[in-house]
Order: sequence, then C-alpha cells, then structure tokens
Amino acid sequence: MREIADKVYWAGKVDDRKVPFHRLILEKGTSYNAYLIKDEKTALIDTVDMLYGKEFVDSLGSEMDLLALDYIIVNHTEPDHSGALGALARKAKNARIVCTAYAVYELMEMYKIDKERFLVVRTGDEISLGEKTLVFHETPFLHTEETMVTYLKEEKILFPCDIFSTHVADNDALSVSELEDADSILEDFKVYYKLIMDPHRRYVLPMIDVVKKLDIEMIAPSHGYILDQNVEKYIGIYEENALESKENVKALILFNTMSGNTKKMARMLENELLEHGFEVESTNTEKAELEEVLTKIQYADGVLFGTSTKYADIPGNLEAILKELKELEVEGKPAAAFGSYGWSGEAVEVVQDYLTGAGMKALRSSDVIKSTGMSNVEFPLRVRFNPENSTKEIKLAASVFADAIRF
Ligand SMILES: Cc1cc2nc3c(=O)[nH]c(=O)nc-3n(C[C@H](O)[C@H](O)[C@H](O)COP(=O)(O)O)c2cc1C
Repeated sequence: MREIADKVYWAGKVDDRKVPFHRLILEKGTSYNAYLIKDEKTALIDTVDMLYGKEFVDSLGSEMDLLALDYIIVNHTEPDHSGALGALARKAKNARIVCTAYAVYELMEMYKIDKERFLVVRTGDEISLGEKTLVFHETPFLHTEETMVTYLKEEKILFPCDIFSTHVADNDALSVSELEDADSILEDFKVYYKLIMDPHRRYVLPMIDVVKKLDIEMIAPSHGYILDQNVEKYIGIYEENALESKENVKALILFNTMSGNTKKMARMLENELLEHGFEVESTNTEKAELEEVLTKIQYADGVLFGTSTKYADIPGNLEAILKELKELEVEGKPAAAFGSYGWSGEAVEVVQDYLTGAGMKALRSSDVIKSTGMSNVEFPLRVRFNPENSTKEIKLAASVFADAIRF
C-alpha cells in the first residue's frame, strides 16, 4: 500500500497484461485502483478486477484486521472494480457496503450478499470517518446507471471510479506528478474518454457541474494515474469534448395515423427534441405531397418515421415515401421507426427494414446496448394503443435519437 495523502492509501493492482476489455485489447494494460482510508473508522473505496480478487483480499488482510473494516464504498458495480467484493464481504463481516440504490440489486445478484449489508446513499449524503468525511454524488450513466463519485472533503480528493481514468499499467509511477512529462498521458486519457465516456456524453456536463462545485486538489480514479496536479486541465478536457456538438440541428418527424395514437407519439417526440434545442418539423404523410416530403428528408439531419399497423401493414402512403429512400442521399443519416400498434405491430418493423435497406443509420435497441450499455431504450419504438402511459420510454428514445443526430 502507498500513502497518497494523510491516512489515504492506494491499495490497487497493476495489470500489465494485454487486457481484453469492452471488445478491445488494452495494449498498455491497465490498473484497478482501490483506496483505503484509515481514520477512526476505516473505509475502502472500490476493489479490483475479479481475476485478482483473492490476491487483493489476502493482501488487504495482511495490512489490517478485515473485521475492523467499517465501509466498502462501491462507486460502480462493474466487476473490474467490484470483483473482490464477494470474498471481501464474507471476511470483512462488519463492513457496510455503501452504494447507490441502483447498485444494490446488481451487487446482491453478482456476489450473493444479503440486503442488510448495504447502506444506500444519495447525492449529498455524508459519512464521517472521524477526522475525515466522505461525501457522495450520483453520476448516472458514467458509464452505467448506478455510478456515483466519492469526495473526501478534508483532503480535497475526488474518487470518481471510471471517470477521469486512463488505461495504462505503470509499475513505477502512481500519479502524474511522478512522471517526467505529465502531458504524456493526455493521448491515452482522451482515448479513454472517447471509448468509455463519450457514448454517454449527455451525462458528462451535469457531472462536470457537480465536480466544479467541489474544491478538488486530487482526482484518484480507478484506472491509471492519480491526477495530483492541474486537475482543472483534466476536467476541462471532459467538458470541451462534451460540449462539441452540431449546431442548428433539424429533425423531421413523418407519421401516419388512423385514430391519433401515432400522432400523439409524434407530438411527444417533437416536444422532447424541442427541449434539446432542435428545430423540429412534424408532418402527417397523408396531408403532404411526395416530392415535398422527399426534399424535407434530404435537408433534415435526422428523420423519425412513425406508423401504426393496419392488417399487419403500413396504412396510407408512407410506404410510397419509404420506397423512394434508396434514390435519395440518405446513407448514414440517423433515422428511427416508431408507432402505435394493437397486438402485433408489424408495420414498425417493416419501416425499420426500409430504413436499413436505404443505408440510413436506423437506431436499433441492440446497437444502443452495444454502444452505451443502456438496455432500457426501445428501437424501433413501439407502443400499444394510447402512448400516454409510455411517456418515459418515448422521452428516453427521443433523447437517444437526439444524441445520434448531434454527435
Ligand atoms: C382496421 C384496423 C386494423 C388493425 N390491424 C392491426 C394489426 O394488424 N396489428 C396490430 O398490431 N394492430 C392493428 N390495429 C390496431 C392499431 O394499430 C392501433 O389501434 C393503433 O393504436 C392505431 O394507431 P393510430 O391511431 O396512430 O393509427 C388495427 C386497427 C384497425 C382500426
């Protein structure tokens, strides 16, 4: 263990293999940074990858009496950080496991831990360790829903888990101040941001707002170097990247409707896209000329195609428009299919086939899961009958569509 601040120790593991991770090979390896705070009470912040779980628990046990561990803070449930939790919780029987409400179920399922062991925290909650105080802030979707960051008030250290990380294994230097050239990490730092955080950039700016309100002198992430100087530079890189986006975005919503349900969905999507600052045009395809609609498609940055299902088919003239897509320059243009249905909803799926066939970047749930890990977004977006009970799903889909256009 190495002391990084008064009563704060690095207790992690450097993994200098070529590490398979998120469908990549981390050529420079990585590290799993866990931190131990030994105050009147003792708290461990995150653990290490599952592969090194036993080694970690044995090593921690040789440094301290595990029965004296009071808190295990789990900022993020992914097993490269929570991997030792099962074995540790069994030995450190008196430790409460501190995490967000979303994390409890995942950790219970993964590590077979009783519910009573958990202490759920929300933004602003504090735990006093004696002289030092931990403060928690939820940072959802950075990069999974249950994530939070932990701030050690007296030492001004932020423990943000995956946020502000770098995938580099360095057996010598623990922090950037130990490097000859601190800027030598910037490329890897930015690559990490692009790979892990950028798909969730909608959540980065709210996190930056939280972080900027804290007085931070050191950022102690869960992978790579501890950022113990110029922390504003690293926060600035995240902010700059998150702010980069297309200006004056135009979205087009085309829909048909028999009894108004798909029209209601179109309105709900329109309102949400307007909230995102987009220019939005919504058109009922029954009331528009084919040529006029095709021109609108050409000029839009992204198009949502809505249809209800009538006798397992697309009602009205929307299909005539879809047939023309191949003749337009729409390859790679973001698109999505949506619509209300009663019992089978074939039409929305047929629309999806047309969009893919024309080479549009048609959103699909499986692609959203693969790129963001969000498993609660439905594309194509189908709602049974009246969409009023599906407001949450429709808003979420609109936000994901907005990101697909903007970035
Ligand atoms: C004549 C007719 C045929 C329908 N056929 C189907 C169908 O084959 N499959 C299905 O899922 N829903 C079917 N529905 C249900 C509609 O798709 C459903 O009521 C939907 O909410 C209508 O949306 P809209 O008001 O936007 O047209 C049918 C409805 C009508 C009136």
